[in-house]
Amino acid sequence: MASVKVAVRVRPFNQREKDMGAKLIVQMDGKKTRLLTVKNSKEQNEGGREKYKDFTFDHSYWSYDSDDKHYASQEQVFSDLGLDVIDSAFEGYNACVFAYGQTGSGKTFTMMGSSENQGLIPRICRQLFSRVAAGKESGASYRTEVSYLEIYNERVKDLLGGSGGAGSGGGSSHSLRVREHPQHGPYVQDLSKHLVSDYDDIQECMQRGNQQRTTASTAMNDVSSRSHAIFTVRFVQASYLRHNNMPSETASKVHLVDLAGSERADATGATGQRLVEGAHINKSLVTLGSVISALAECALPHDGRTPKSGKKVFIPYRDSVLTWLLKDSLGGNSKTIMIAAISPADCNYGETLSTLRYANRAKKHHQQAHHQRGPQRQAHPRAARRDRQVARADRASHRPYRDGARRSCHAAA
Ligand SMILES: Nc1ncnc2c1ncn2[C@@H]1O[C@H](COP(=O)(O)OP(=O)(O)OP(=O)(O)O)[C@@H](O)[C@H]1O
Repeated sequence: MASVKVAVRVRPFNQREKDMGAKLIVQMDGKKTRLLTVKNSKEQNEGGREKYKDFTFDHSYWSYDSDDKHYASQEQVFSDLGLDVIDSAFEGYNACVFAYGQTGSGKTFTMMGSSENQGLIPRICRQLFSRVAAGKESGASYRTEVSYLEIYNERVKDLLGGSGGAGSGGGSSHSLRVREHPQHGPYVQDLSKHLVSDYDDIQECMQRGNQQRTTASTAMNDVSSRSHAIFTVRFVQASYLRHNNMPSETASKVHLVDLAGSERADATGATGQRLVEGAHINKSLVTLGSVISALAECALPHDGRTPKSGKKVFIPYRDSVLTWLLKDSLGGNSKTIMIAAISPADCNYGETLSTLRYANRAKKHHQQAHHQRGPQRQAHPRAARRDRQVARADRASHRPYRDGARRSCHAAA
């Protein structure tokens, strides 16, 4: 992977957390996020004396209190992360932005936001079209298409397929097939693509798609997204090269992903259908983590297969529909941005720690990718062992059916 940025964002207390008198256990200072260890947590039970855990990311966004002078607004998140995505698209690179975190931690708020407080997706789209307008004035021409799909229980639904857009054929069920094109890689057969010419067009697609998403009320969130949603913007720009007046065309693809919550069954009080959903959600999130971690082992990111040691690294893209469809923007020259959304409350300590560890793994990938361009470095065997331990802990913390003894907001409420 050529470039990965990892950010973490903490939201305000929700009503449930306030009602139960939750304590604030997250602190941020610059790029650093500190998680205070909670009494009765595994670390304390095992006799560890650690009072906190520190993590450093590209950005640590403090959105706990809107009156605080350090409050990170939607605008700030966009200017740090969204503008990068637009630059990449105009340079012809693919990009992928995804929000990861437990249910109710603020993923949808960060990615989509509300009509008064728009998130990254609408802001990126708006900015894209203002750059297009400027480019048109200097003679370039553009073609922008969007598609919007949802992955629910490993099945794909076209969120824009219902009301007859161009090429619409998906209908409203989760029945689309994922196939592989010999040159262009994985794609969804019969997914509708919609030509958009301005921000209003794209907004209409977003709104229509959002209404089709599968949500449910869980103990952690009244309107919980139970699926992964991928909003894809395909962007082609055509212009004439200045020095020889030859026509040139660049194509890029931006995937904007709102992941389903990384919840565990014990934390959300899930049974029946919710439990099945949870198992699928967890499997694909674990696979996403494994893909990112496997990419980290590759010494040559441009082919994504040859590690430093010379032995082939298997990247398990195919293990979930999510990673399979994001393949073209999780490796190669693409730009990937991960936003880890966390709760500020002590009752969510376990989930928050697991989210921060997950984000930390992606960050290691990022650091390695940069090292690869510079002088060769040998990984210290102890560091490699520690990485494997963290990866194991990470996988364990995402098992859906654990009989967790940890206190959760739900259990305590
Ligand atoms: N940074 C923030 N500032 C203010 N409110 C926020 C923030 N982040 C989240 N919230 C609020 O918290 C609630 C839950 O957020 P959201 O729906 O984005 O969670 P989610 O992680 O997408 O959950 P799920 O995975 O269940 O869909 C919402 O009411 C949202 O408005």
